[in-house]
Amino acid sequence: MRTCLEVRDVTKSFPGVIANDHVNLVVREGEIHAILGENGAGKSTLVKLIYGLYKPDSGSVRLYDQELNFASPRQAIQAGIGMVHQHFMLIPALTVAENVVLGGEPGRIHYRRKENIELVRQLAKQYHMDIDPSAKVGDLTVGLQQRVEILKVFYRKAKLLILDEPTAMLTPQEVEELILVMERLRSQGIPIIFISHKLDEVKRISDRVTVMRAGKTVSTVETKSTTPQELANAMVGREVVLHVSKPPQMPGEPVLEVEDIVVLSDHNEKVKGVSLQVRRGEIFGLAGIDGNGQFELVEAIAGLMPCKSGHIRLLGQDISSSSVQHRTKAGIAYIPQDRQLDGLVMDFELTENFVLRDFFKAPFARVGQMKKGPIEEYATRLSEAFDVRPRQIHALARNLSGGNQQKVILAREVSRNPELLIAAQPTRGLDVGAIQFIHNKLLELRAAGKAILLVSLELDEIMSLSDRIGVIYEGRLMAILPGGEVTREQLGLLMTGVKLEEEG
Ligand SMILES: Nc1ncnc2c1ncn2[C@@H]1O[C@H](COP(=O)(O)OP(=O)(O)OP(=O)(O)O)[C@@H](O)[C@H]1O
Repeated sequence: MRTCLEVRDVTKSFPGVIANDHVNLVVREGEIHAILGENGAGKSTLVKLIYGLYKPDSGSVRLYDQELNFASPRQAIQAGIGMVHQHFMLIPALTVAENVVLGGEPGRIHYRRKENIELVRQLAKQYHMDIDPSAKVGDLTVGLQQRVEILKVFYRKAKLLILDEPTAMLTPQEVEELILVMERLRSQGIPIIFISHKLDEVKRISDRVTVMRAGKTVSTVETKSTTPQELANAMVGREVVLHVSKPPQMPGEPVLEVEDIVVLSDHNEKVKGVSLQVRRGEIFGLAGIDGNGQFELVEAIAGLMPCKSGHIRLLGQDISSSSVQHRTKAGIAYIPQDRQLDGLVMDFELTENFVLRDFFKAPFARVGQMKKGPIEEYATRLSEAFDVRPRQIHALARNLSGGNQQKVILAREVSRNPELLIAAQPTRGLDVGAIQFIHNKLLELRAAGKAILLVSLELDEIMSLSDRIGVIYEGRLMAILPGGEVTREQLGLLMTGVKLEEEG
């Protein structure tokens, strides 16, 4: 097979960090080439270099016979490189067709609406993607928005597609649809670079895998000749345990009691009368397909959304209408699902992000003034304990890799020794080693008699950690089941609104 892309000996440094250290990568025509690596290993930096978002300090990048030396993504696009970022770059108020042609229209004065709709319809047909060109992007699911991003790339005649963690935000059904799209692109000879932390996905769809560790490319192998366990070990550089072992434990008194709560969002009832309890020493997992009210429910418990009716009690105290600050003091810690929007102040240093909830009190402040020494000491301790890389407590949160940003939030919330930890998607975007670490932290809290409400779109995570599992569908709890006994199929049915007894 012909070589499409060749990255040779590329190095890229940021202050205090060598993000890519003499990196080599060869991508062949018509292959799906996965890039695996721990959080902060340099994967995003590498694809950003290929896409012209960064300039390498040294080394070369070739696309077919052309030496690339981009000053901007515009040049990369013109050369035939397309990239779909983790966070989409679409304009919600515009239609699919308008978004696809945006920035790539020939220099006409008038936008040709009908012509463009037809053009995008043909393009979607050519790549076997089912999408309505005249739909408004803001009304589409995440999976369909991603399809618009991919179409946009092919409207610009890409010869190589880069997908940076494309499945992180998708539901299992949407992942299946994306895999179909990727397989069809491959059959048309289009090479795809695919970054993922999910070893089973990498194993299933990629042809070859390149593993990165600490800024270096350590190996490239044929996917079929390796196992997920071998890949995990290569990434981390040590043996990784892929399964959680959860010791048996008797739960104690209820810490959180939710009674018949109704939550409105945009005048619609998103949570329609949910009741549940989370007890001491228990992990309660909330399973559901994204958009079924699980995140509104946890925001209501954390105090970020008001309840229209119902009660929330923490250790017997009614907190239904308490402020976030009061709930925090009462012992609630919260890991929000969107780390950049709700979890961190991106332009603050790590020191500030670590004390975001406690900066006004001792030992971090005295007589209204923040104390640098204790804050730095605390930040250093947390960075080490949670293996935040690089160990630069004065780095801005925005300059950390996605997984390391997530570790900062986890460190802050878990270290507050809460009575109740609400963990919404706590391991999204984390590498296998970090997931193992976080799962152990949740189990430590459980062993210490804390209550944990875990919300995750990953069924494996819910099933391996939870003592009890609640399934939410269209804002209602379908069932609460014992964690060890329920099967994936049963959960799948409940998540789509099918009651189990109707099945039997
Ligand atoms: N703009 C930047 N300024 C400073 N440091 C940066 C910048 N971008 C990345 N880095 C650093 O470079 C290293 C590699 O980051 P990169 O985002 O490439 O990792 P990654 O493998 O994609 O990680 P993840 O899986 O967590 O997304 C990290 O140490 C990160 O903190």
